[in-house]
Amino acid sequence: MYMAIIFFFISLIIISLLFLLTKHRSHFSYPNLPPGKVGFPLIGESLSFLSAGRQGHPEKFVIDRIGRFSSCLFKTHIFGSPTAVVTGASGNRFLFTNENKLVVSWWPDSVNKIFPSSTETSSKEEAKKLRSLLMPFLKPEALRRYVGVMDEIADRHFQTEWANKDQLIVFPLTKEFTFSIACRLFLSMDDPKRVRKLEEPFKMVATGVFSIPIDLPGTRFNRAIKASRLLRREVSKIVRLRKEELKAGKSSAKHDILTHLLMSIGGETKDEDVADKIIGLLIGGYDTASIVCTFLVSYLAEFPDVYKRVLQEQKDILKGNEGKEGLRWDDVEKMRYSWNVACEVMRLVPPVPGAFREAIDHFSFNGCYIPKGWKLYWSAFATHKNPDYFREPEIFEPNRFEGSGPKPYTYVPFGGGPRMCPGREYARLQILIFMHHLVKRFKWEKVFPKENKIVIDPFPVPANGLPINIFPQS
Ligand code: HEM
Repeated sequence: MYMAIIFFFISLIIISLLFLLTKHRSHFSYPNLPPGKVGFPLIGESLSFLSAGRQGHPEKFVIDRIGRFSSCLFKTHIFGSPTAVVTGASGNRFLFTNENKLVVSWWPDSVNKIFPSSTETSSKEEAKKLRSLLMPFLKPEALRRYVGVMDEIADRHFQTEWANKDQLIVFPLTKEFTFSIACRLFLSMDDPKRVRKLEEPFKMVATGVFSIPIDLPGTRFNRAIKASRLLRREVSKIVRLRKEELKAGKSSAKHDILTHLLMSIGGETKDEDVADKIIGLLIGGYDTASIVCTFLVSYLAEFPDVYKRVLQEQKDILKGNEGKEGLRWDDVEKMRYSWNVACEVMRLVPPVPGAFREAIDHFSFNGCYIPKGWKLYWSAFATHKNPDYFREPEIFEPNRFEGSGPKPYTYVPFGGGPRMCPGREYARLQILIFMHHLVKRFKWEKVFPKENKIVIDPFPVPANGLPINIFPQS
């Protein structure tokens, strides 16, 4: 009897494995696919992909394979899907210009489970709708209005969190900075206690996004799902309150982005749907800009000459501003060298290392066949480290951005085409305002000068959060 049960289970396991193997092979049974390896069923090459990121070199996964297969396009199997990785300017151009024609945006299932709303923004109509609703808030006329608020928050932030300290860890602080600005501009939320309370679930969501999707108590993935539910509840409460204020005539369109959204989409939209849109925005801008601010602190510590030039530019702006309170839009427009420095930081450490698309039809690219349903991945890291586009790509050199700057599709920190980041100008503004306050007040050095380890988790962050010794500017 026991033998029969054991035999039954062994047969079941063998049949399941054979089924998985056949299914895995069937993904790759088409003629003329790109070169590449596909790994084991289910796992594919996901572990190599993730481990290259965890070791701080996500481009290694891509660059090693480009070398091995002598092709700028290769096949692999990651996050449970057959995937073609495209690289270089021609690959980026192909994906960005064929959005909604041959490909659409795609996220791994883990992301969609944590954020059911992200499936909405993946659809063509939802993404278009969100973009058109956001544009009035993110266009230059609106951004001009934010300079004063961002300047005021930066002033307060550096005063309370950085001044009078000898040593601090940069990354948590830059996150607090960008999150405070977003809470104020998107939700009119100013009370630091409430902001911190809302930030906690955001942290959990961010760390669970690309974790192994095992939904068991205690896993990162499970914590992220719970945190996203909590977020939805909290933001929905704020939405409800704002709807009531609007009904009572207590809010105007200029109040914040939430009010603007409510006035644009009408009061009938469910609170949860509005909350999802706001959360999508907060997520988009949460880690990204703070990563740039963090690595700016790191590179400015390593390159004193660059720091001096940035400081000089900011001092000149202050000189021209005598007698006036705070920064203005025109001042930010003058921060050309500072922005070149930020661009070089985003070249070496693109906050979004790359992103996925899904083929909505079968097509040929670079002489290879891409079947319908396959995923495609473009890599900012690999493009930015390509010596054909950037001479000595490992060297930090902000002057690369002088004049007309890099060639089209070779510099893609904000992506490209119809899904290009709608928050890029907003991000530019807060990064430059951060730099202004930082250099005008402080000098600093890294606690571990040789420690440059980056971990992709799921965004690139300094392994130890970047501890620094800090001194007031003389
Ligand atoms: C330095 C800062 C930032 C970087 C490097 C960045 C990068 C990116 C990239 C690469 C994409 C496109 C992903 C793809 O092709 O699938 C994207 C999309 C997006 N970003 Fe950003 N982002 C930044 C800041 C922001 C901010 C501050 C916001 C919000 C105010 C924001 C909101 C969004 C949204 C909503 C999308 C999705 C657009 C769509 O799907 O059509 N981002 N971002």
